[in-house]
Amino acid sequence: MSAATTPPGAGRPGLTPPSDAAAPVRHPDAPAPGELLGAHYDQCFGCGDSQPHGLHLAARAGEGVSVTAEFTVQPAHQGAPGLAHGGVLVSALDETLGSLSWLLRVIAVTGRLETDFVRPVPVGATLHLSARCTAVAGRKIYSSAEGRIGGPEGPVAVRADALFIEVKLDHFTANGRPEEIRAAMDDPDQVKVARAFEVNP
Ligand SMILES: CCCCCCCC/C=C\CCCCCCCC(=O)SCCNC(=O)CCNC(=O)[C@H](O)C(C)(C)COP(=O)(O)OP(=O)(O)OC[C@H]1O[C@@H](n2cnc3c(N)ncnc32)[C@H](O)[C@@H]1OP(=O)(O)O
Repeated sequence: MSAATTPPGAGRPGLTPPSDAAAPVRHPDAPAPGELLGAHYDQCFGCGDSQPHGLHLAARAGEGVSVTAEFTVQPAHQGAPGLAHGGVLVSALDETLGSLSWLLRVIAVTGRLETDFVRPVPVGATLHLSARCTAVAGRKIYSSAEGRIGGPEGPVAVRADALFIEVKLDHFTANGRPEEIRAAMDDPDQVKVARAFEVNP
């Protein structure tokens, strides 16, 4: 079977949903389609507004459990002359996939992320990303994403399949460096974001 006809995650260890997986359910309080999601943490490398070295990726809610996002490759993101570094492109995919959490209203972290690099992405290009959740099995959240260049309907440059794992807030409070955790807990806007994800007991 060619890559073009392979279903998302098929044949990739850990990325194929089990047979008893359920279809993802959009949370009733999820942001409306078209709504900007904003940053989950202002220092986040992927989406943080206060992170000078970051991607400043802006994601919007889509229909169902899907999102779209845009990221413009800057000179600081180069791997080869005039071309984006592959790891930066993976970060953009990871961030876009992670933002599906806003629609499910669960906190989840990346367990596995497998990427195909299909076309080189030049500096200055805008990567038009889209991601959708394909299945949920207990704490395991399966999703796929792609990034196109030259416009939202342009050729695919990168694509990925992922497994995210649902975690509780203590994943961060128990593992993060204490000074950043303290600062986050003292920031009412950050506490509000954390609460927004905490609806599922
Ligand atoms: C006021 C306080 C402020 C807090 C602010 C919070 C707000 C934040 C809001 C939103 C944040 C979102 C941030 C998104 C950022 C973008 C996404 C990232 O880049 S996240 C960073 C990269 N990822 C990691 O650092 C994970 C590191 N890994 C771990 O911590 C663990 O390994 C973890 C949690 C992923 C799993 O550990 P376990 O002990 O909880 O669970 P086990 O039992 O190992 O796995 C559960 C199931 O998943 C499968 N699984 C786990 N990892 C797998 C893998 N790599 N491949 C395949 N299967 C895997 C296992 O086989 C198991 O499956 P079976 O239930 O037995 O069927």
